[in-house]
Amino acid sequence: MHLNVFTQCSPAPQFKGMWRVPGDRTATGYRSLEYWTARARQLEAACVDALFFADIHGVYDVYRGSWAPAVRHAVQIPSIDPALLLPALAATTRHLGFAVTYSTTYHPPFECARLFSSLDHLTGGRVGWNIVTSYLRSATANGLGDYLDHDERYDRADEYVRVTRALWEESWDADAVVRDAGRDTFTDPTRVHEIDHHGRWFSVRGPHQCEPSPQRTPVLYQAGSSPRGIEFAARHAEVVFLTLADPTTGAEPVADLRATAARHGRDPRAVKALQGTMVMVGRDRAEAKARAEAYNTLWSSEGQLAKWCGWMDIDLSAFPDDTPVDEIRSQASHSFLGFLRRLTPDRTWTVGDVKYLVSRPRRPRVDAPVTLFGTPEQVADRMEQWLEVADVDGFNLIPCPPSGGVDDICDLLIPELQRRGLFRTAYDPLESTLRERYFGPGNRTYSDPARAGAIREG
Ligand SMILES: Cc1cc2nc3c(=O)[nH]c(=O)nc-3n(C[C@H](O)[C@H](O)[C@H](O)COP(=O)(O)O)c2cc1C
Repeated sequence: MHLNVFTQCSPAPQFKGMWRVPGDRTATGYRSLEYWTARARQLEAACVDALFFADIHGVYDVYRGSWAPAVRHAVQIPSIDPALLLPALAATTRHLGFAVTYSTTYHPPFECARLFSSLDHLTGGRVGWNIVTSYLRSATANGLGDYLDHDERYDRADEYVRVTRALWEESWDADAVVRDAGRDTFTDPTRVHEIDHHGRWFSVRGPHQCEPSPQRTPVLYQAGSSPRGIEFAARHAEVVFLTLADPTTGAEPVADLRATAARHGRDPRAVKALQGTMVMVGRDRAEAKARAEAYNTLWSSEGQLAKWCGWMDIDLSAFPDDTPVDEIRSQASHSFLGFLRRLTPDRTWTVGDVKYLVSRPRRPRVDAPVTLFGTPEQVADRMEQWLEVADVDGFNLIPCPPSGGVDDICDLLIPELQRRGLFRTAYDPLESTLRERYFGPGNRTYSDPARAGAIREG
């Protein structure tokens, strides 16, 4: 099974209020190199596949039409840029991979290509790009371009990925760099090519500014599971970050993702599905329950509301509680409403229901949606169920609380998975890049027979 640990360079990456857990180190550590290098070494000792960094642009200002609740409760603000950490984390580890979120909506593709080639060189081929189209309207207030509608953002992202892949894969021949002092030639210019891209969104001539890195194209991750998001993932992604409710209802979306990949001529198993899920583990039932209850007293309802309203671009405070949420048009993330629909397909979710669901603390239950909770044995049982019933390839574990939760994953959960033979006890020395960890030794570069030679044509 594949295991990533999810984080963000901010005080309380996912569960609002958790920065207040006594002794948790993320609240101040998120901006310290010492904290992140220790974290990376800890995850490598536990043989984790990769550390996954979420990242956003803009501020959550939808709830009550103000960013004050988000700022007060540290809703992904303050935050620093995760890409800058990678060289330091790579220098302190040898095997751990790193996935960095980078938005196709707010950066030019030429810069993206150069950044990820640089990171791939500096990490020795251990980098992945989590491709997101983003959702916060507020980012556009900072000179980052115009707000595009949901599907248009994906149209732009399709072209964006074609441009970056052309820069990574077509611009420099493998033997372009000759370093021939006798001929006074560092690079043979006949083996470097312009990509000459002219599309609806971008005009990029090239050539790419970096020589080929170990993986050329970083491992392509994707997050966003509306029908348009799945279409995008099935076309481009190698690893997909899903947030499914439970193994039984999760089986259909995973099968749908694989079937859509097959329709695009891809091997359905070449798309790895990772279930993103909160993890809270205790040594025994009493400890797990006591932890959950203690954390619940620190839960920030207002912070949760600020986050969800930003995700949905719907100000839940502005509608009567009996308004069906389906009737409110939104251009932000459709994944979260889709998640609610799958949770209870026959129910009409109202504004009041969503407010209640997102703002109340989570009940400690072994079978709660999007949650892995309990003793290491209970959590491992549930993970096995996910693998068998939903056919996921692994997990993007979201630790709760942010630092203590990582300790529990490494010290309690992973040893139990290893005892069951479900998770590696050492990295395979033949896998030198992140892509090889997913697709086996020798698979260093993006390989997609159905699309070979068709990067620019799309
Ligand atoms: C599980 C998940 C994680 C996401 N992580 C990020 C992120 O870190 N940064 C970001 O800007 N957008 C993130 N997104 C937003 C998506 O990239 C996408 O723009 C948004 O969800 C709208 O697409 P959808 O309707 O297909 O979900 C995430 C979405 C999902 C579902």
